[in-house]
Amino acid sequence: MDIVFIRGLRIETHIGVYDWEQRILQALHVDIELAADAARAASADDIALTVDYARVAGRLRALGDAQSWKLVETFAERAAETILAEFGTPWVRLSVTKAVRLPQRTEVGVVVERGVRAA
Ligand SMILES: Nc1nc2c(c(=O)[nH]1)N=C([C@H](O)[C@@H](O)CO)CN2
Repeated sequence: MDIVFIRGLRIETHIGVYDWEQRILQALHVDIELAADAARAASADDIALTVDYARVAGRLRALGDAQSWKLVETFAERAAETILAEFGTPWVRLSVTKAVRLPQRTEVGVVVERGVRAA
């Protein structure tokens, strides 16, 4: 199985469990790995035969614009569902990182893996 990846995608969205967080935009950093057939795409040198990472990035930015979330888990779950449903890949792993004060600046987040990963 080959992997197409995106690392450090910045997505601004309304996210957080507190009321004040729902009134501001916060940045999430998203890392994505998804299954794709790199050999098939490479043999024809054709983007139509793989997953276009620019389209994935645009779709996740649109998801961030479209609604607000309380939990990073919820954003990660919806993002994984969207990738599986819309990009023809059987497997995705997503890491969503948010910077918070605990009380020092700290990175927190979640990793979800969805779908079936081929051997
Ligand atoms: N497992 C989680 N824990 C917490 C979340 C979250 O999304 N998932 N969110 C918060 C607050 O929004 C926090 O980030 C504000 O600083 C607390 N715990």
